[in-house]
Amino acid sequence: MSDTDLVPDQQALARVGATVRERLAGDPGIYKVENPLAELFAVGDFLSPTECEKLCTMIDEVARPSSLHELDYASGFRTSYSGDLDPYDSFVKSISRRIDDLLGLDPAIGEAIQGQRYLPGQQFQPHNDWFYTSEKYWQLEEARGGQRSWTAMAYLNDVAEGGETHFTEIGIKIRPKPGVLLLWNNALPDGRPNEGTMHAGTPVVKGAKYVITKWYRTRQWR
Ligand SMILES: O=C(O)CCC(=O)C(=O)O
Ligand SMILES: [Fe+2]
Repeated sequence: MSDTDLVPDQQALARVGATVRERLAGDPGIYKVENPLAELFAVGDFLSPTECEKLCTMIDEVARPSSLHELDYASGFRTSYSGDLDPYDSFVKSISRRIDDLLGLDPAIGEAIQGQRYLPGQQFQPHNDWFYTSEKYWQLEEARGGQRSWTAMAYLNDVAEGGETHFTEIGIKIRPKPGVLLLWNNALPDGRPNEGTMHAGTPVVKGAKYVITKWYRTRQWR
């Protein structure tokens, strides 16, 4: 945190936001989800059906109850199963690099891709992806790369019922469609956390839901 930052990593968040904004604006394959609150984008067919299938299989191998990993989530808050995909696996690496390249971000600031699976009744209640810097865990996260900037999240399968991504402040529900990648900036253009990015994975009603998520920090992630 520099001494001119009003909030931790504010300038870095503003800088990363600008880099990605410029990159995405020049990409005709990016669809902007128009809304007054947050920078939110979608890319159709980012992953092929084969890639989606392969990722689902990998998620089944690593998924554990999410609450075990997440110090900050009370039980019942995030009932999905999740786990990091092997960052040394060549297939995972290629997907990860494609996301880095799409956003034009330094691979060093990207976290390992996390896989997540929801079964009927499982959900991720409304939350923000950034870290609350007043919480105890922030000390650790600050040293591990700082605040989260952008989120990249891809749907891997058709969900029979439920499992939409609900942006509660914006007021839109996005239905999972395999291969689609969502991108959003967790910060405002000036680098403050954007409350408008509040979102939830609504409960799956029928079937299963598989997603991958990659979060970017402001500094080298470790
Ligand atoms: O499953 C979803 O639709 C949302 C997942 C999510 O919010 C996250 O992984 O941070
Ligand atoms: Fe999230």
